Amino acid sequence: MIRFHNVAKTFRRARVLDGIDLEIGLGERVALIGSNGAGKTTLIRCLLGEYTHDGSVTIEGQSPRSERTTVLGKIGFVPQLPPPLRMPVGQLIHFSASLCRSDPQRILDLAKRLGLDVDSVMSRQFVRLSGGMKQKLLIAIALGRSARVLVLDEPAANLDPEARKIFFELLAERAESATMLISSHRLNEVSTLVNRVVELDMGKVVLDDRVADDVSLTGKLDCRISVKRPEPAFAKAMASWNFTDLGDGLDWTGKVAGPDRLRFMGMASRYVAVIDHISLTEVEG
Ligand SMILES: Nc1ncnc2c1ncn2[C@@H]1O[C@H](COP(=O)(O)OP(=O)(O)OP(=O)(O)O)[C@@H](O)[C@H]1O
Repeated sequence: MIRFHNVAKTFRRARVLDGIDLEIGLGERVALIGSNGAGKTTLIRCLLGEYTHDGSVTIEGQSPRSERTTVLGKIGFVPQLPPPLRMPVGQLIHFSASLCRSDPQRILDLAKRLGLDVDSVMSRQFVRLSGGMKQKLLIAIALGRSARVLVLDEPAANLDPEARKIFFELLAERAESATMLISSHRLNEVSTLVNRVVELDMGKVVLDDRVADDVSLTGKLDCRISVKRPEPAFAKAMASWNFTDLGDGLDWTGKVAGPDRLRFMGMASRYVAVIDHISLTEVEG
């Protein structure tokens, strides 16, 4: 499906990618991880045909540089940094839909599912949206087409927990039909979404592991959490995860999306000194 063969990229004299060999098959969901500057975005840009490089990159045997239009027609892409587009949102949706011959309504529906009130921002310039709003719209545009490959560069970084939950559901709906490459600095952000982990370090693949694929992308966990004393910062964190206060800020309940469990535990670990009890029970999925 996707093949990188001995790919190397040099900017001025800096070797940013160094002999990358990777084959990614249909239905694989790959986490591309690595610290800042490891080469993740550069590898993605090579896959999108944006950079010249040594070695070869192909998608279903076609080169993204020499057969750009055909290859890009197969890819849904969410960039790490939103482009500074002045185009109004409505126009952007119609333009994107016409480029990939999809239905603008599909993009609108996805944006709404992600919690973006599209109707109220249709005439606003894209560049004037908040970071989270831009991310939701870019995800809706990437998923609002029948792409066989989804390339997501830090896609959930700006999303609130509710939108992340929906985003995981949307990915789950595509898990059977699309090959995914999801880049992130932190494995725990994406580990539950993927069935393979590739780590880059200084432009080389330093780890390539298949991982267990038994976390449901649509599953939810019922969570109860009790604290020894009310703590405003903890209450604020709970509210941001849409948890309900069952009494005086001491007992909280809410739902956590299955793939978000590590992120939730990471948040909870900040309050370990005040937490008395925590339970997470799988309820559906
Ligand atoms: N257009 C460019 N010109 C010169 N150097 C570049 C360019 N793009 C990337 N680099 C350099 O290439 C290296 C890899 O960058 P890249 O953006 O691929 O890393 P990354 O793994 O995506 O990092 P991050 O997690 O911070 O996004 C960095 O040292 C960066 O400074």
